[in-house]
Amino acid sequence: MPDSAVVRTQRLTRYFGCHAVVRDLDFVVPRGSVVGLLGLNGAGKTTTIRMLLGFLDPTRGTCEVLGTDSRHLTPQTRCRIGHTVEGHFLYPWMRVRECERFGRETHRSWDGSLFERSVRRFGLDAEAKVSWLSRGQRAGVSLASTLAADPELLILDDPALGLDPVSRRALNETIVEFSESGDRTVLLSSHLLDDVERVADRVALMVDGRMLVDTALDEFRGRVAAWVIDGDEDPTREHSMPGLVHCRSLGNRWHVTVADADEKTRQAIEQWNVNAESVEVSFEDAVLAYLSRSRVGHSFYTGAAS
Ligand SMILES: Nc1ncnc2c1ncn2[C@@H]1O[C@H](COP(=O)(O)OP(=O)(O)OP(=O)(O)O)[C@@H](O)[C@H]1O
Repeated sequence: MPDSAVVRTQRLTRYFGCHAVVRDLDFVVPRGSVVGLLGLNGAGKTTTIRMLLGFLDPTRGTCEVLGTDSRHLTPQTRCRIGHTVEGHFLYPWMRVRECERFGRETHRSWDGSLFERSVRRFGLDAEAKVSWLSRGQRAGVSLASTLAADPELLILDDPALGLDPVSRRALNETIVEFSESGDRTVLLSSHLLDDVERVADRVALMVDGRMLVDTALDEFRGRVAAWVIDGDEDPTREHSMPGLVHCRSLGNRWHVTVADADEKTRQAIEQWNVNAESVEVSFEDAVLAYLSRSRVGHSFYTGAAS
């Protein structure tokens, strides 16, 4: 594994019974990146993460984390990975400050100031008992404990689940601060596209167990293009357009969205001889374009990272 790859999967596949939920996944997480792992419910994100962490064996294919096959992660390698997959275990009778002391005494490498900063960001009282805390507040303590152990790789599976907007912002700030140094890596599974856009620099999009997109976030945004086109008739009935996601009527104008758009797409639209105005595509629009296109049965899996 080249030094720049913290996670690498090759043809990673997992069946449950006769149902393949992760299929031939070729996926790389470069060192220092923050990767947003996206996909509809049931796309296979958690199953992939469980295989990466060695909690679940692949049916076929391989996955390596920090240079080690995930099926044989040593305790030393595990210490370099922080995760909040099924909720970090917290003792309910401990006070928040006791969680910090417990972490300090049980981890070789521990950054108490990072713990305190994270806890403060989540607005938590250091004297509060874990059992008194709400789900969101417990998530804050859990994240603080995970980060203070100073992992090289942080894997977060839907960490914003149940968090209020203020705690979500705290989570985002914590991830950004954690990754700032450039040598720590984050794999973040989430349905919150705004949050992913704020913190991630790469996007990995899973559909039906496959990796549909695995690329830099800026590059991804540029892959989807949209135009507003004047006319009474749907322009895509007359002209074919590879990559067409949808063409929606806006009164006597049409909103045309195209995935995998490139210079040829732009030239093709110019040749339609219509009044076409290019419109901005947000990150959310780009994700939805790919998801809606895959939902209607087009086949455009791209495979490995670009
Ligand atoms: N232990 C299991 N036994 C059988 N099927 C399972 C098991 N674990 C997961 N699955 C199935 O695998 C598929 C993928 O599940 P997974 O949890 O990986 O999806 P996900 O992308 O994380 O979804 P979500 O966004 O809803 O969390 C689902 O259809 C799920 O029902």
